[in-house]
Amino acid sequence: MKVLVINSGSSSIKYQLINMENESVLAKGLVERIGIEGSRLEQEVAGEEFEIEEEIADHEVGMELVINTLTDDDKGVISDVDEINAVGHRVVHGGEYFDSSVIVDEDVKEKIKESSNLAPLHNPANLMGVEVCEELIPEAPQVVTFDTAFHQSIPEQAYMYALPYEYYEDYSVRRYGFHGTSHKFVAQRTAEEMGEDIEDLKIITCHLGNGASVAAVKNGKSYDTSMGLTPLEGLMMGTRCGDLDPAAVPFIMEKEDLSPQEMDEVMNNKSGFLGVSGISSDTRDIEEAAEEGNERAQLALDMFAYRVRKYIGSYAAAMNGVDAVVFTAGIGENAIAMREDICADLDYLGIEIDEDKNDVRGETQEISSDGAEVKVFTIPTNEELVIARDTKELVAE
Ligand SMILES: Nc1ncnc2c1ncn2[C@@H]1O[C@H](COP(=O)(O)OP(=O)(O)O)[C@@H](O)[C@H]1O
Ligand SMILES: CC(=O)OP(=O)(O)O
Ligand SMILES: [Mg+2]
Repeated sequence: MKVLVINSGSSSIKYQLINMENESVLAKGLVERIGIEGSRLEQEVAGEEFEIEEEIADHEVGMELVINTLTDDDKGVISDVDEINAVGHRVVHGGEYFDSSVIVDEDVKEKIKESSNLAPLHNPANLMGVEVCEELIPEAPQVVTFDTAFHQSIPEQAYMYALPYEYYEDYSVRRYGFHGTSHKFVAQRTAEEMGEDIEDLKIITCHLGNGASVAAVKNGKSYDTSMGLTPLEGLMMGTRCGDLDPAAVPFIMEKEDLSPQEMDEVMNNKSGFLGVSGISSDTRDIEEAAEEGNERAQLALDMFAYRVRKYIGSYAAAMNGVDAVVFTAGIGENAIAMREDICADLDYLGIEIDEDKNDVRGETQEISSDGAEVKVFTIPTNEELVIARDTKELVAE
């Protein structure tokens, strides 16, 4: 059975074609910098890599390019889309509807659409991925896996906002949390690396990508997480502002004469690294500019590290301790200096990283200093594998 997995982030599409008999990856690729200058597709088949540089304006163009590349006579890995037996998709917001993966039907699509205003950078792209596959791979059943599912275990005291209670009852306004598939996967991998039972551990998982969130995973369950009703709360991100005084929102709307939609656009698309630096949403561009002496780029990096550090401290407090901290996703796996900055001044918690061990990108590695009380790891996330397993299971039923 061959499963195609589509993982659309806000600026990327990651995909894998997996042979589920032995979970071997037949092809693996990444469309990155969607809508940003320098967009490209990178694909690896049997250890051989190639790149297509093209203007990829949006996720629809990206999805079509993925399917054309997989079936390409030269570069592809299958001769026809019929060889794909099922497709699994990441969907970011499941609202209160879904606490596990499901097979796609009209009702599921309708509910994904309904939750779109709560994940405006993601759900529309996720749904479009489903629709492109319906058209181009019509025979394959499709499954969706939700970012929100793992966080359903968060206790009430952590998921409620201190607003009038009716807003929860009437509109389901509460913390949902995102990147759940990734937080769950890396927490499990951390326990394996430590040779411990996850039930006995307090783990802080830092998923730092274009979208970024931190989770407190206590005894194998999500206990709290930094994203909220939408993927806007919490850390500063590529183009998202993260935490701010809610009173700043109506204040700015009044000053700038902005509608709710326009303000939403400012906070989701024009803030974060991009807004503070005025340069780019991509940490690589910001690091380069900071090295050349750009002060706002340096400020953006400092703000990001500081905020991650504050969340680590607060989740250690929330769980009454921490056994391990793990870094994952684009920034977490690759930005060496950023991991060092985040972990600076956390020694009071027993968190100290080793400069030599930390000199690593995209690999599973323990990076804490010898003898440090808290183990720190970098672990590449693999949302695709989790989605493929769920897809196989549901399609087989
Ligand atoms: N080598 C690198 N060094 C620093 N940052 C990197 C590196 N590679 C990727 N990144 C950062 O990771 C981000 C993408 O992370 P990713 O987890 O793929 O995000 P998403 O899934 O939200 O699209 C990029 O925007 C960039 O900021
Ligand atoms: C939920 C979210 O922010 O996802 P991503 O990091 O893929 O943008
Ligand atoms: Mg992602």
